[in-house]
Amino acid sequence: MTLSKPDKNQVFLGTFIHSKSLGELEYLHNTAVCVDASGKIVAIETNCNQQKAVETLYARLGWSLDNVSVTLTRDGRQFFFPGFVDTHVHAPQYPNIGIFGKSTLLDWLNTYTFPMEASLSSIPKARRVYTQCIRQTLAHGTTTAAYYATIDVDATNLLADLCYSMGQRAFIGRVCMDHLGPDYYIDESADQALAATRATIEHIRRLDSNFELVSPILTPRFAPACSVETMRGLSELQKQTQLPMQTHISENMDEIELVKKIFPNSKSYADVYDTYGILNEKMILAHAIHLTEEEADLIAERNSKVAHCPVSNSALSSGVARVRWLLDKGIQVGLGTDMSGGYSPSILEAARHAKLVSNHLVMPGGQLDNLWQEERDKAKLSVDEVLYLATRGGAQVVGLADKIGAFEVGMQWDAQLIDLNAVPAEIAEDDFTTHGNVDIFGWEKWDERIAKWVFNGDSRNTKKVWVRGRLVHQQT
Ligand SMILES: Nc1nc2[nH]cnc2c(=O)[nH]1
Ligand SMILES: [Zn+2]
Repeated sequence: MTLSKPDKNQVFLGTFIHSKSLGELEYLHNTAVCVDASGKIVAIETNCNQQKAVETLYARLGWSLDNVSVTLTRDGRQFFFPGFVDTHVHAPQYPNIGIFGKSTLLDWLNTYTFPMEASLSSIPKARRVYTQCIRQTLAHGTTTAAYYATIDVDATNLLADLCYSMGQRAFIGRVCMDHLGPDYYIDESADQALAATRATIEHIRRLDSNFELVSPILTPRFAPACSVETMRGLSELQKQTQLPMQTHISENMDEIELVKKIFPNSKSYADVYDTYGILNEKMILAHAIHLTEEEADLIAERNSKVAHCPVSNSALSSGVARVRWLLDKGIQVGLGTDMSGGYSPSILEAARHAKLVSNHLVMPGGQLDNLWQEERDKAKLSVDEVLYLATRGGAQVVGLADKIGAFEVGMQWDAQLIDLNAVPAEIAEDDFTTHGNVDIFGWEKWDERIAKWVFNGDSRNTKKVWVRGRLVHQQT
């Protein structure tokens, strides 16, 4: 597939749906969104059609007809939606998705994960795996991903190169782990882990000097795998570079016990990160399932963010994160696939799962089943809310809330065109042509169409995907 360069101004016309706030999607019909050649949204006009766009908008923007490309939605079945943000994903684990048996975190890491990650020091293998991971996540509408790579610098740099050339907005983390790992997959020392991290930062600086599309992200794997010197060193490096950081927290009970054993003087798991200077507003914490009240308050105070990974949390039997509780504390939350703890490259799958596991919390036998009815209802997430987490919430988590996650003037055109299957009024018996699982009969209200998409949609519904105005995926 040849990808079109955003060398033209573009107009997108029709139906746009995005999050206005946590609990409310906004539906904009008969709307024009104008995107300049740099990929920035420069005008949004409601009550507009193609003719009106040409007559008024082009004149206002100083655009001429021959230098604008136009994309329209088809009535009732198509809409533009902001690109998804995957706030937590391990690219080298992509070949393992779906392979986890009955394992839980610590044995899963040793059995499946570390061997696969170590094997990606082979550059041809890394190229194959990373290319397919990026293709699949783009095809599922993920326009921004916060990636963990591996300890290998060359393969990590390759992931950055591929995201850049394939057009996915990405944060690339060279993984630091100098403690407790297997002999075949461990950093020799804190100094070596930090030097390797700096090498990747320099590589990405050469690739994309202002980190506009691809940015490094500091990546201590998790407390059990990092020496105190590594965490302190990354804290210093962050002060120098202002880069974001990502790690795991409180995912699994055995992991939490391990952290207690390694750091007997720390008050809690969150306190370990706080003590070594890495719990701050640039930190993305994945999972955050079994946090105590004090830990959640500390995370809120430090303004650290949470990547909620419900598919992974179910697959590895880790537990159910209390998203409403985190949000009520003012913590910003996004969604992560956490491949291959999670079995799916789809943030839509993560959104649907986020909704379902929030129900599990309050079912009989669930963690919060002793609450009053009103509070039980409140703990459940709505369709609008999980779509917020998938877009605007994710944008907040990766520090790009002013750039992506919605359709607003000044933001980037990071978007997907969604197409649902319109069932014809007259169905011929011998003619079963369909694309995807979402059948629209025509009588559904728009919020019902969206609910049907969330629960039955998949990549077949993702017709086109753009990042910074550039077409980075289209169905053939
Ligand atoms: N889900 C998950 N948790 C982790 N904790 C430390 N490393 C990992 C990982 O690769 N995946
Ligand atoms: Zn993870």
